[in-house]
Amino acid sequence: MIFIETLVYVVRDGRVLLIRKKRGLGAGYYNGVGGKVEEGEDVVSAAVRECREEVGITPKNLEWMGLLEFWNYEDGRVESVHFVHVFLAREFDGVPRESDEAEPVWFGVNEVPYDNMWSDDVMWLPKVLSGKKVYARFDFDHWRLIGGQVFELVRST
Ligand SMILES: CNc1ncnc2c1ncn2[C@@H]1O[C@H](COP(=O)(O)OP(=O)(O)OP(=O)(O)O)[C@@H](O)[C@H]1O
Repeated sequence: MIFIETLVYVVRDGRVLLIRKKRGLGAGYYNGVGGKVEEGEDVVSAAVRECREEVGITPKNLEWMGLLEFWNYEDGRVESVHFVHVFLAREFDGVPRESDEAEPVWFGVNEVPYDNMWSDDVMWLPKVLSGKKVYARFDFDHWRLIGGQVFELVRST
């Protein structure tokens, strides 16, 4: 199965808004706000919708920061491939609130709790939070990280 997904990192006053995911894959981990792009939806609309659903805010001026690929293998076969578009939002409307999916928590941009996040995050999120655009591919075996590569995107001219 192939999924197109979004991750949004809301940044304000030197802090980044993460969620502690309450259910589903990655429950208990901190992550950006996001989820799957739905049928008939564009990627930016999906990113905005997930922010509204999960933490009740509307991000403004989303800045595209890159693309991640997560390839999950089970018993030597590709179980799922996730293409994740990553965004930064420096402005938003509303006040973050808890939902049945997620608890919003602010962290200093230098105090991100990587030990309680997906193990790929420490390899690319510091770059994104410092304003760099990235492309990365990670391989997982039963959702355990087994390899990956991270590239910074640069202007070609
Ligand atoms: C493997 N390493 C990973 N590192 C960083 N982030 C990861 C991730 N793996 C998945 N993510 C992100 O976690 C979000 C929730 O995804 P997920 O709960 O499956 O989606 P969604 O909210 O649509 O859930 P429903 O299927 O509707 O319940 C989604 O943005 C997805 O990109």
